[in-house]
Amino acid sequence: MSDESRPYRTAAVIPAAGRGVRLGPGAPKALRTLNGTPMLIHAMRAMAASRAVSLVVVVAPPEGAPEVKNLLDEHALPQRTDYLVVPGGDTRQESVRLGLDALPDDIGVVLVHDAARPLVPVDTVDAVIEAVRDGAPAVVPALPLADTVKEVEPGEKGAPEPVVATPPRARLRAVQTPQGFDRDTLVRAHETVALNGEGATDDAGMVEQLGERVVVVPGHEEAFKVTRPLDLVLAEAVLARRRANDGF
Ligand SMILES: Nc1ccn([C@@H]2O[C@H](COP(=O)(O)OP(=O)(O)OP(=O)(O)O)[C@@H](O)[C@H]2O)c(=O)n1
Ligand SMILES: C[C@](O)(CO)[C@H](O)COP(=O)(O)O
Repeated sequence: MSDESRPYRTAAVIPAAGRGVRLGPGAPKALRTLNGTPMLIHAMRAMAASRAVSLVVVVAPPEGAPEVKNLLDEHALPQRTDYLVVPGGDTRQESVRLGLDALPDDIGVVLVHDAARPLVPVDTVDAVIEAVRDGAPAVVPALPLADTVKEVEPGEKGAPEPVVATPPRARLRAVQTPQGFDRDTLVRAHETVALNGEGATDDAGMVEQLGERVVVVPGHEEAFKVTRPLDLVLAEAVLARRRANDGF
């Protein structure tokens, strides 16, 4: 982003079209509540808390876009933040691509943020945006690992799996969102991956496949992904601590 003539506005795309199978039966995960408020609203507020973010594109469950639009109309964001709702796809990757397709021309920096990471602090969001604005085409917040990691030869479910390797833990990072991108780079990555069929479990992984530079900035413990039922308990505890610290 060293070319001053390029568009500079920042948008956040929030893929929120997943079912939340690992969380168990119930509403789509993004619509489940934490302290009475849908997870998606927490995630939107986390993006809108950054003064740099002027647009949020929510990628809703395909059949639930009107319901999500109503929900967002009921929950105020800061006045400086616009939002759009678009229907999602069958995979996270497809949902993100549909969100990118909806961006107006004047967006130069794009964040991609899981609705399932509702509690990311604004300092993490701002650190990602700053690193993109400083010239990195792709930026990922991440944390060192607490556990040792083994690479295995996957076998039958429940059967012992042979260990293939133990990667050096000091070089590994657990990757979070929001991930930040120069818009053109991310669009090119999604187009290329759609053509060659090689998917990736995160957007930065697609940029890596282009051979472009991806950098890591410090993530945050509270940016964890709500994936399994225990994560809901942790998220409620984090919110309770924030309420206690805020004195209400
Ligand atoms: N077709 C999909 C699948 C996932 N997501 C979004 O991608 C994020 C990360 O995905 P994950 O946590 O795996 O959510 P789910 O796919 O809902 O979870 P599960 O795999 O347990 O069903 C979530 O915000 C989810 O809503 C999406 O927008 N479209
Ligand atoms: C994008 C992501 O949150 C980075 O850790 C993660 O890869 C999403 O994985 P999921 O299995 O789709 O939740």
